[in-house]
Amino acid sequence: MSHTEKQRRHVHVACAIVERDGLVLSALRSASMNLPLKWEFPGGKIEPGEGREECLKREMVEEMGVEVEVGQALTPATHSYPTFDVTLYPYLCRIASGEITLYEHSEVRWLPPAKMLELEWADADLPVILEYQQLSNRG
Ligand SMILES: Nc1nc2c([nH]c(=O)n2[C@H]2C[C@H](O)[C@@H](COP(=O)(O)OP(=O)(O)OP(=O)(O)O)O2)c(=O)[nH]1
Repeated sequence: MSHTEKQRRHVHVACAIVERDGLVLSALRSASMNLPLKWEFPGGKIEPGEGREECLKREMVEEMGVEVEVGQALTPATHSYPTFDVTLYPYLCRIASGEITLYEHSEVRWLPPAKMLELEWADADLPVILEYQQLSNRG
């Protein structure tokens, strides 16, 4: 890369597909966050030296005040936004303890997988949702 090109930021994000009674947890980013008012899976950036599952457990406590059990990994999804690139590492999860309290998001909804695309998701999430819908269809 020449010195005139600017290095694009690439963030690596672990995210939780939290399931309960056949429904999945969808979270609305607040107006003050990056990608405001888009729906997403809770989670966040993996810190240096941190494992993906470790990151997810930490983020779920920080963002929602719940302990999660981390299960199956879905396929990582990379997306280029206008100003940065992101790779999402999605995992099926379930809440092991605690009640959801929103420390960052403005709203959460429990949705049947087939209804998820009625919301306006962050663009990077679309392949993850499609894979998850196929998985949940197979029962
Ligand atoms: N947690 C999460 N982040 C997502 C999803 N889809 C998606 O594009 N992202 C993006 C939004 C953020 O730019 C990044 C996650 O970073 P973050 O939640 O730790 O950080 P942030 O945006 O609140 O804070 P920052 O970039 O201003 O430091 O990944 C998703 O499903 N879940």
